[in-house]
Amino acid sequence: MTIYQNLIAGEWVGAEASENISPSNTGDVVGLYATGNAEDTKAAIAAAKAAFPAWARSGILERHAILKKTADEILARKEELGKLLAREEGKILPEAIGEVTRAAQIFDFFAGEALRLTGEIVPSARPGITVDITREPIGVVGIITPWNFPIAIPAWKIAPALCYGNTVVFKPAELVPGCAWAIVDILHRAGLPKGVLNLVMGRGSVVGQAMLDSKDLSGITFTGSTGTGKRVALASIEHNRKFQLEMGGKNPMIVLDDADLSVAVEAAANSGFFSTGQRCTASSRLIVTEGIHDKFVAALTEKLKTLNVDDALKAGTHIGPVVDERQLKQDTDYIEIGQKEGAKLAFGGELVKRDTPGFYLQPTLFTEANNDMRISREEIFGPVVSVIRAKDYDEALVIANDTPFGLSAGIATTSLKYASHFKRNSEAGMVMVNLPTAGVDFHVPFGGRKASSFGPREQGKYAAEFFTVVKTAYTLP
Ligand SMILES: NC(=O)C1=CN([C@@H]2O[C@H](COP(=O)(O)OP(=O)(O)OC[C@H]3O[C@@H](n4cnc5c(N)ncnc54)[C@H](OP(=O)(O)O)[C@@H]3O)[C@@H](O)[C@H]2O)C=CC1
Ligand SMILES: O=C(O)CCC(=O)C(=O)O
Repeated sequence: MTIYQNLIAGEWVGAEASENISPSNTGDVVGLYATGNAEDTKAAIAAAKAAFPAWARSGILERHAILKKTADEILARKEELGKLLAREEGKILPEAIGEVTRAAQIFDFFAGEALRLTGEIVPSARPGITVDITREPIGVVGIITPWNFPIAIPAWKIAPALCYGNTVVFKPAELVPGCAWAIVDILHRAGLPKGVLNLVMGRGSVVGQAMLDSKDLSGITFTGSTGTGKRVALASIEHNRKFQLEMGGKNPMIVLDDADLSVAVEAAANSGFFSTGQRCTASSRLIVTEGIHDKFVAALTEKLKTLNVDDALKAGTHIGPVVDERQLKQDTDYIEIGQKEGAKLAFGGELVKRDTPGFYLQPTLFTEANNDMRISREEIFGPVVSVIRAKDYDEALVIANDTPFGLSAGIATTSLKYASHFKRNSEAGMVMVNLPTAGVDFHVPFGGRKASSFGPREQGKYAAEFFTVVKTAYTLP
């Protein structure tokens, strides 16, 4: 089998490799992908450092052209790349094609942003002097991404980094190197100068740690677990570098008595179970008021009966496999914890056998949960959801905000009064009314509060905040 190699200083390198295995079928080897080491990481950082001065000065038309060409190729190959994504991560094919399309839209958006770079000229407080305020790239940016959005998250970090003139060392999650390799290959062929974008696949504890330990990264943007996020933060403070973290969530969705039942059920099923619940924006806490509680639970349970858990590539599958054995164990451990804590297992909870050997788990619904249980406080990151009863909207709001996290929050209601109040009083970075808590647009800010996020928002024009630094220059002509 050919080895998909790392890209360092414009050369494809690396003889050590590991297998990329499909979670839908552990007998299906997606490919052999290079596993880099600390020396490779240092070489990649040195290459990015050497390439930085020229790329920082590069013209906006060059950046625009490369990003646009990348967007066009990703879009033209969305079926093929979607299949690769579904195969390596386990997201069902329509969701995977949707994610690839989103990646293309992100590159297209930042191709446009390259043409919209601006600054300000303002009068000084001292007559005769002018002040210009401009944004400059920060330098070499380290990008560390998780496995659950193998193409969209790399896209929303790489595209703005390059757009604003930074050079990049990119380390994707070890479980999903296929999509990462594909977009780096596309960007490389689109004409990026040597060293501007470097790919080092390999283990987090080796490649990722070497990035954290480097003195030559000016910034690290990270998405993943809270534990690794903290390591990124501590190492970045040590090295005096900028950092941006997107971490976990325990996103609430409130369902009020006045909700349209079918809207609430669709939103809850999508929020909790689509993408196998493996989204940091997934909702695993459904906070339901008394008057609709029993109807809602009955309707959601009926809905869950209709969802097929199977191979991600199979037509008719609604929920693909869990990403790997370790995550499956985390999910089943929490199912056991929920039962021991006294929540009622209302649906699912069992592993499922299919034609192919994969990590299949039933969508799992707990009822009679309370907000103090571990299943209500800790991120499970699987298709496991709890229903918590609330007396009324006021109590539901208190429960929704009573969490260490603050990424996304939803409400199902037909009341403008409650919807408006929730939008203002939710302690989450993103609020959804009558919509799933997950599934965001590509051109508006993304990010949370409390333990979910740190640093400036990602995506849209707000991305400039992390990937640039402001300069204020005074001139006496
Ligand atoms: N907010 C989100 O979107 C996500 C949240 N999670 C949460 O995290 C849990 C664990 O998932 P997991 O994949 O282990 O998350 P991690 O935080 O370990 O992985 C995220 C990224 O960090 C890398 N990494 C791991 N260790 C280090 C290190 N010491 N230094 C630098 N980089 C490192 C990983 O590499 P490698 O893949 O090689 O380990 C990966 O690229 C999930 O169950 C879920 O709760 C997970 C994914 C996304
Ligand atoms: O919900 C989405 O569309 C994005 C979710 C996400 O970025 C994540 O789970 O890491």
